[in-house]
Amino acid sequence: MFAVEFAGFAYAYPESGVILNDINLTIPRGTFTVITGPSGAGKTTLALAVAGVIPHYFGGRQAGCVRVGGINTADSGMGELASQVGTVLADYESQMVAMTVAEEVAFSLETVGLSRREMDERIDQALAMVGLNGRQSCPVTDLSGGQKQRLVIASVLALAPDILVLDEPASALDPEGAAGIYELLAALNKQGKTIIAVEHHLDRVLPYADQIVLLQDGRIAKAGLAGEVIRHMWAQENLRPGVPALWKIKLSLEEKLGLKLRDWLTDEQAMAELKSMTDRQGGEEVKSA
Ligand SMILES: Nc1ncnc2c1ncn2[C@@H]1O[C@H](COP(=O)(O)OP(=O)(O)OP(=O)(O)O)[C@@H](O)[C@H]1O
Repeated sequence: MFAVEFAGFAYAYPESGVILNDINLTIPRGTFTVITGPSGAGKTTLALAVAGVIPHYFGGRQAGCVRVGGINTADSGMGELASQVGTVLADYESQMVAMTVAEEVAFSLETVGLSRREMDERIDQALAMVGLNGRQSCPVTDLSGGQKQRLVIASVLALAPDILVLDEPASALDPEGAAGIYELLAALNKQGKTIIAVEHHLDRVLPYADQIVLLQDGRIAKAGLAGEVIRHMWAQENLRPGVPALWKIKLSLEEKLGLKLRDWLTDEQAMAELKSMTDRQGGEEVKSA
């Protein structure tokens, strides 16, 4: 069974035209999927459809279906879905409601009906998973942006969902904080969680993404491995700005020098390949001298 399955899905908000159309997409369990695309393409709307917020909270009109953990989102309640999928909104601070770190996580557990001891255990576990253990009594206002984002993720993890959906989880963070959030998500993915992240900075997710889904004007323009999707973006003038910096260099070198380079996912891979090329060239020059 897939973690998430979109079949012929289309959606319009109550006061809008069709925002998503002809969405057919499968997200296998335990994978890391990135949803990308230009502003207004429908990324957030797609994430909200996985979370069940669409159609339950927004209403609107839909065709086709979205199944999450085998459950048709349109037929199930938000409570049932919450055990399958945890959602971190783009404006994650709006999800924070409590004074202290422990209270914040406790709040999301309130409807679960646990004893005080079980609750404390779950809080400690969730905080440990995001690297905030020992901060239980810390006021939420004392946390940095990155720590607040981790706390919201902990609150969601406390409900033990298999799937996490995050909308631009690093948008409010500095580069170091952004890298830290994606390292955390990659670690959770390694532990078996299915991760679905909306992200327009593809540089941040290249090392981790199993599948990139490119949305354009409410439709899936391309879905697949990073290399396939990025090459598709490179081929279209209006999508080129979204190509990660590393790949702009790689694809320019390939075009200008007629080279065929590997699909770089990290700076280190790029450095290693370029170094081995220059070493080889240096060796040939020495030989011919
Ligand atoms: N509540 C709403 N009611 C009506 N239209 C909406 C609503 N929310 C979003 N839209 C419209 O749906 C379209 C897709 O918006 P969405 O936020 O999903 O795109 P996005 O790709 O996430 O954009 P961005 O990168 O700018 O966040 C936009 O045209 C937007 O104006």
